Amino acid sequence: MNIGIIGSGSWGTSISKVLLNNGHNIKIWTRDEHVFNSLKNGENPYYLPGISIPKSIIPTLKLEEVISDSELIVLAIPAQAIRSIAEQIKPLYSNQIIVNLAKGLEISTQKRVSEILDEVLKINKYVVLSGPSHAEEVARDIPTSIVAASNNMELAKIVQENFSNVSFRVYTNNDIVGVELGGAIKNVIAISAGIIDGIGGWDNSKAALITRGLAEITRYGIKKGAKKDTFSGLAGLGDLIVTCTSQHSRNRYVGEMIGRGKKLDEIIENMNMVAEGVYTVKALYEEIKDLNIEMPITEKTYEVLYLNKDPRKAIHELMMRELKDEN
Ligand SMILES: NC(=O)C1=CN([C@@H]2O[C@H](COP(=O)(O)OP(=O)(O)OC[C@H]3O[C@@H](n4cnc5c(N)ncnc54)[C@H](O)[C@@H]3O)[C@@H](O)[C@H]2O)C=CC1
Ligand SMILES: O=C(CO)COP(=O)(O)O
Repeated sequence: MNIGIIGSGSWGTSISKVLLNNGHNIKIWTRDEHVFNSLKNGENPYYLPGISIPKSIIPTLKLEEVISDSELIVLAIPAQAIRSIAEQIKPLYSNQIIVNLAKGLEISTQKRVSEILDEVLKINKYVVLSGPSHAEEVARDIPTSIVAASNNMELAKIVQENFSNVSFRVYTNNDIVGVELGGAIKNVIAISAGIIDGIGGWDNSKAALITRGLAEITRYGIKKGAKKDTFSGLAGLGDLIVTCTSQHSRNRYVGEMIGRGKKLDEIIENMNMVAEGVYTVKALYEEIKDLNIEMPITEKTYEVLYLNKDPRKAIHELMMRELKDEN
């Protein structure tokens, strides 16, 4: 297939390698001239240091070049950039399959990526690819399993067949809502897991946080129309585990720095990659109050990040909530 990748950060670059190895023709768009020049030289040290990038992956600074002759378009940009990119590709878009890799909710609307694309592009060929898949490992061909979800199972199967290989195993799923929400909200829980790491690396606390985090992701998801089972799959529990525990996780890292006493602005300023949970937690905070959904870890994470709450006080408050039944 001719595949156009929009976004040449760590995940876009890494998935380009997977797709090239699978025999596809790959063009990748970047807005950054320095990344464009590096890719032409067979590397992307800004986002994937130490990994060689085949020169047959063709970089471009022109968005129209990745759209015009592509049969499939991959979106590998942050969730907050989806609406503006969708507006830009709208005049060029000719009903190709769009595969979204972003994991987040739009701050101002609380919308999922598929809802934004539906609004702007009236898209009917959408697949979201999500699951435990750190770019740094995928780029090194470390065995990874992931989920391709779509309302149209034929499309999910096309993605499964074209993206899978011996080290990249794709399952299909028909629950877009659950797969998108699992991927978006686990980033918030991973920030809180990182806070635990930064404060003391407490194993008991972190295991509880992952488990109760999954409970609140599931609660929110069901209210939004997701299927419960999706959250015990790769795009739910699987991604939550890897993001809460991995040395590669950007979200866990933000939390760890907060736990060590650093300020959010300072942490973000020194990172060149996106930590989606920092934004998704904003989208969720107001909404869960309005909808009356119980998400105490999400709430406390917001208060620590944006209302200057001491993380130890937040943990104390979580522990002192009214005692209740687990289910
Ligand atoms: N890095 C990873 O291991 C994984 C990342 N993801 C998700 O994929 C998405 C992209 O993540 P990464 O590649 O890690 O991010 P990144 O920060 O490494 O790269 C983001 C890319 O998007 C571009 N970009 C940023 N803002 C933009 C804007 N306003 N307009 C146009 N382009 C813009 C950047 O120039 C860069 O090329 C995120 O939603 C992330 O949660 C999902 C799975 C794995
Ligand atoms: O989604 C991811 C792994 O599946 C990447 O998570 P981070 O953005 O926290 O690195």
